[in-house]
Amino acid sequence: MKAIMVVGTTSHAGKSLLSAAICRILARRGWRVAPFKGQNMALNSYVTTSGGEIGYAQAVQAWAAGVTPTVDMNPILLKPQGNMTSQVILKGKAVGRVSATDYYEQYFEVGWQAITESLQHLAADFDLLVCEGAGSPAEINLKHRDLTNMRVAKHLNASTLLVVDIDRGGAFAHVVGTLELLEPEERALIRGIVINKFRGQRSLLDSGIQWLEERTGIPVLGVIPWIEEVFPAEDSLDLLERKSHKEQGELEIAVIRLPRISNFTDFDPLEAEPSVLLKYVSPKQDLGHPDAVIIPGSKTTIADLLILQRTGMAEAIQQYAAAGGTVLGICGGFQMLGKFLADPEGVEGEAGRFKGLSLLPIQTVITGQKIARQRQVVSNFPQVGLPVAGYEIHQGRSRLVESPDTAPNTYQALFDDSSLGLVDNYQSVWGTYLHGIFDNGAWRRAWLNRLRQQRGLKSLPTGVSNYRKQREMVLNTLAAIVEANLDLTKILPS
Ligand SMILES: NC(=O)CC[C@H](N)C(=O)O
Repeated sequence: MKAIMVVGTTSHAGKSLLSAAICRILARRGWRVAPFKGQNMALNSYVTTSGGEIGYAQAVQAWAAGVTPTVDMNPILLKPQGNMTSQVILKGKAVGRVSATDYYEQYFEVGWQAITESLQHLAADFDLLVCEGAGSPAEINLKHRDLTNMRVAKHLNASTLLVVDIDRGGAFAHVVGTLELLEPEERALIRGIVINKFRGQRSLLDSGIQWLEERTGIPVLGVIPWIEEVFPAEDSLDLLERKSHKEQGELEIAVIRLPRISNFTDFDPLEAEPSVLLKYVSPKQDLGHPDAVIIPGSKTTIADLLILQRTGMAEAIQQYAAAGGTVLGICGGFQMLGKFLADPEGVEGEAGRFKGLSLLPIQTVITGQKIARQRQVVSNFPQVGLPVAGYEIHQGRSRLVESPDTAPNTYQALFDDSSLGLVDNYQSVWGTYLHGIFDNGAWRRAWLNRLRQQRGLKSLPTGVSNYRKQREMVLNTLAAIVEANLDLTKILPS
């Protein structure tokens, strides 16, 4: 099958965004194109219509290609769980937890089989694949176990682009060094170099480009200017570097930056709200006085909860809630808001039963069985009757704790399916299992308007579309910038 491959000289060279842009450009030109990443490591994931879990970046790339995300687009997803272990998601299903050292032994063969099978499936439905590599293709110590980069490129005989991030410096050395370390047959697949994240004066780069082309014999097919972060960082490391572009907003919303924060793509629609200043607050930082506090999802809920307790952040959140502050939890965060959390089999880490923040009357048991599915529900809060779509990804099962304070008048189900979330009767503390909840435009605005009311601010219009539409605009802008600065003709298969 015809394929283009995008590899980077380093992580964060911009492979995901470039692949998304290429998907959109080629889809517009009439190609039946799909994204592919053999193996991804990320805590931001998405659930396909068939209930399979894949990296969120591949879902975004599929949307860019104008197609529905499927598990074949990312057959292996590794979700880091701490202590050098990861949960392995194979063809959309969680199949176990493995240490970095055992991964090769246990999963290399199965992994490659899954990759080749997925490629076969994709070949039946698409004309062209835009494949993304992972990290660098030249990690000498890891190459023999690399399932994602040049092994896939060779398998597909893919025209390969080598992307380098010039913003961090050392771009020439990165390109020359990477090419030097590839095997001759791998190097032969590299058909173009892309200089990414360029913010200097273009004329000053020309002599460097000329040198690079002469030295490597490979053309520089594009210089992509610095694009303000339009999409979520792939992993939580990026969050450390992430700065808000806004100085202030009418509403300030604090997201607790848990060490194993997962699915923080949930908050992109809030970040895209012009009137909202979204801040990621580490457990060691001061909570401040935001209009709402969000505890996000976590891959290791209990371990992250214990960190909130150890740092004093748990108490700060409890005090904030006691003073009437709005607190909400999504998935792992929802579980933390409950009275107890137990992981009897040590699925996520140390086995045991622990006290939660006791802000909602639930208790959670983490089980070996993962629920991953898309959902369509109808809201009871903050407004009755709004359709809400989202997806669940969790191993915990939560239920109400029987006690006097769980009398029906002290809480309310958030949606028509009561297992998906609760809100307390002051309507200030709520939690849900639904990821992607803020994508729902009308629902999001209804909730923001509650916060605005509390601050005496005028309501925002609620007749807004789903965040998907906004994402489409972002993808179009991205594709337009890349198209204007990248010559694809040299790598497009005929
Ligand atoms: N996505 C999440 O936040 C998952 C929460 C928790 N780790 C669970 O599996 O139940």
